[in-house]
Amino acid sequence: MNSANTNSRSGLMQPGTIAGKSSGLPQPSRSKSVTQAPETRKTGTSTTSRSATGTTRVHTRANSTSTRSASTASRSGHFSSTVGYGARPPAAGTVPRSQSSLGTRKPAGQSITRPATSLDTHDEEPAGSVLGKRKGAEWDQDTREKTMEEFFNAFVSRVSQAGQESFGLKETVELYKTRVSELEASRKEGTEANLLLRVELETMKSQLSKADDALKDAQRDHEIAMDDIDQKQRVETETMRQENKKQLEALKAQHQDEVREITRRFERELDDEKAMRHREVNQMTSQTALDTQRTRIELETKDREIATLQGDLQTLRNEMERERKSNLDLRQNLDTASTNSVTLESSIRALKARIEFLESGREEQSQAFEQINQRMMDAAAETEETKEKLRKEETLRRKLHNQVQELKGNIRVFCRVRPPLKEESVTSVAQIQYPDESEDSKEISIIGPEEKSSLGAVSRKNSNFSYDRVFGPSTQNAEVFEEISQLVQSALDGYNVCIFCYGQTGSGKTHTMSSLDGMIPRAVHQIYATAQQLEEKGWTYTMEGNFVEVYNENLNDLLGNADELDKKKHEIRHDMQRCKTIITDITTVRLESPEMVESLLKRAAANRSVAATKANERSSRSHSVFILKLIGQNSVTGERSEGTLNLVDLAGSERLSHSGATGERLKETQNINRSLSCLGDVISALGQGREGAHIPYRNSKLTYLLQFSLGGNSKTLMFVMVSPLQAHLAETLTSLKFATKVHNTHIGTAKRQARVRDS
Ligand SMILES: Nc1ncnc2c1ncn2[C@@H]1O[C@H](COP(=O)(O)OP(=O)(O)OP(=O)(O)O)[C@@H](O)[C@H]1O
Repeated sequence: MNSANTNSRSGLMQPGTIAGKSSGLPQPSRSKSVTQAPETRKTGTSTTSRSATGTTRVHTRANSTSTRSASTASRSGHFSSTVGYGARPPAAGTVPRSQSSLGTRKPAGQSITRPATSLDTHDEEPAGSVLGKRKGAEWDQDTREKTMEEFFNAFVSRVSQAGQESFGLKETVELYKTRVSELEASRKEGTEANLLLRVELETMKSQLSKADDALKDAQRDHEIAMDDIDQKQRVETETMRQENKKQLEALKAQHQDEVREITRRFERELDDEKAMRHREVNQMTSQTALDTQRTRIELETKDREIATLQGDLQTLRNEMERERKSNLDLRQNLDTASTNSVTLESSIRALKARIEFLESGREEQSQAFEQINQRMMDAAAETEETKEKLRKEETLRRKLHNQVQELKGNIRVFCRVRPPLKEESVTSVAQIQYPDESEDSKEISIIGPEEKSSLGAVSRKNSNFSYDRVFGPSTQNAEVFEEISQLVQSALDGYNVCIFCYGQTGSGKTHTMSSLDGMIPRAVHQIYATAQQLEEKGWTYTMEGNFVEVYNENLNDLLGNADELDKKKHEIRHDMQRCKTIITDITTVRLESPEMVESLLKRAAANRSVAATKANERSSRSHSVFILKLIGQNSVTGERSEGTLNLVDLAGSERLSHSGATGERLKETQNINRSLSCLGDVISALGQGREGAHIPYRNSKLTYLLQFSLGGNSKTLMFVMVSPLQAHLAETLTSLKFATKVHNTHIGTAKRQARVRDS
């Protein structure tokens, strides 16, 4: 059964099996079924029409064969497809190829006769076969049986042959099967390898695609990064451009500010310069006018002056006589000394010649030498004696001078009345009289305004004052200076001297003190002239100047920077041991020549005008102090002197009630009044002369500054300046009363009694 099944599956029949079966089967039906099958396949329709029964059987067989053939075909198809896939069976020459139902090829030179199968087309069927005959014209039963017999025999032989062939084929099939299984295995391996390779390929592909993706990502990242960098750079460039632009604009603005500032400064300086020049022109104009006026007044007063001078001349003559006598004595001494000196020199020369001549005689020589030596020593002693005498004379002169000054009083008061100015009408001038004008010129009378009594009587109140000297309106600065020149000499001699100008605004203080021919320039000129004369007597002087201002109880440096006025703080310090005053941060100018004082005065005036808010206001509202330190050194005697000359131009003394001041002006006025009142208090305290008594120097900046120049061994002179105007009468009287108070003060050894007469 198995082999039958296998054959049935393969479509091939074992020879034995087929023979056995053939014996059991009726031959006609067997022949029918065998012969019918190809026909059915070829001409199915025509067979059916010949016999219905036979047709049905044939159909069954045909179907069964068809099933087998289909199965074989399916197997052969599978084989063919398996072998055909790549692993071909051994060459046709060595292994006989099995004849499949689908085989259409006939291997060339094949030795085994191929069995006829139901599926064969029988192309090589002999011409004399039954089938060939069927196509023939004659057809009978016997022939037919015979033919069938033959055919059957042939068939049997063929079947046996086919059985043999089948065996060979079976082996071949087995071989093929083994081969097929090998091929199958190798195919499986190949497939697996292929699969692996495919997997690998897929992996590689996926890796490649990943790498591709990664590359793309990297490229994208790179592009993004590049874009970012580009963006950043653009932003940075933009920021830098903006910053640069800002900086440029700032620099431009700064530059413009600077240019504006410089322009402003230049304009300011130009304005200042213009103002200064304008002031100078005005000053020069007024100076010229003054000079003209002065010349006229000078001419008018010439005769009067001559008369006064004649009197003075007489006094001077007497003094001169005394001086001449002492000078004569000194000259005689000097002449004697000079003569002696000349004689000695000629003697020395003669003796030198004689020494040479007398070289041989040793004794005479030594005697002569001794004589000469003696003479020389005598002459030197005599010269020294003369010099000593001269020095003593100078010391004596200083002592006498000081005594004279002391006798005159260590505090003196001069009164000066200025002339009416051009613009002031004659009617506005007050009545002022000078009772002793032709004698001592020490008195002044102020005739008050007309007053009506209750009874209707008209009267005038006269106020009389007496001082050390009264100068009328015609007096010039030169004449005033003559009176104070001896005080300047005291400063050179080592005393502290203080000269004040007191009076209301416009009364002539600045004119007296600081004008170009005022007391300050004159004092400096005199000091230079005297210092030069004293050089012969061994004195050398150095002069240092400060110019300060006391404004609203603040100290300002008038020789310093104008911008620092009222801003920079200066302190006053006293060296109580050496009686010296030091001002911190002050400009000290060494006066090398008398001409320098002019530039100093101009500098101070310019500084004051910068600080002024209205013309002339500053000088009226502050006290100015010109401090001249005179340090003398005598190289012969070793003497040393240190004197200070203080020239003070006080602020306007008008009373608060009269000034009607408010605000800043009120403060200024209060400060001025307070400091002037302090000055009065200090002088008054000094006048009481009590040893160790408290002197209120500290109550004001001015008195504190002048502490060592007020009182003690110092000499003080106060000018009370008077305006000639009727409108200023009340202030004039107040000033004169204050001056009287000062005049009545006794400082030092001299004591005087001033007279104040009211009528
Ligand atoms: N003796 C004089 N001879 C001629 N002119 C004078 C005399 N005294 C003063 N003057 C003139 O009077 C005017 C006022 O004088 P000055 O400025 O000296 O007064 P002052 O008291 O210093 O005023 P202030 O307190 O305002 O500084 C000036 O024009 C000045 O030239």
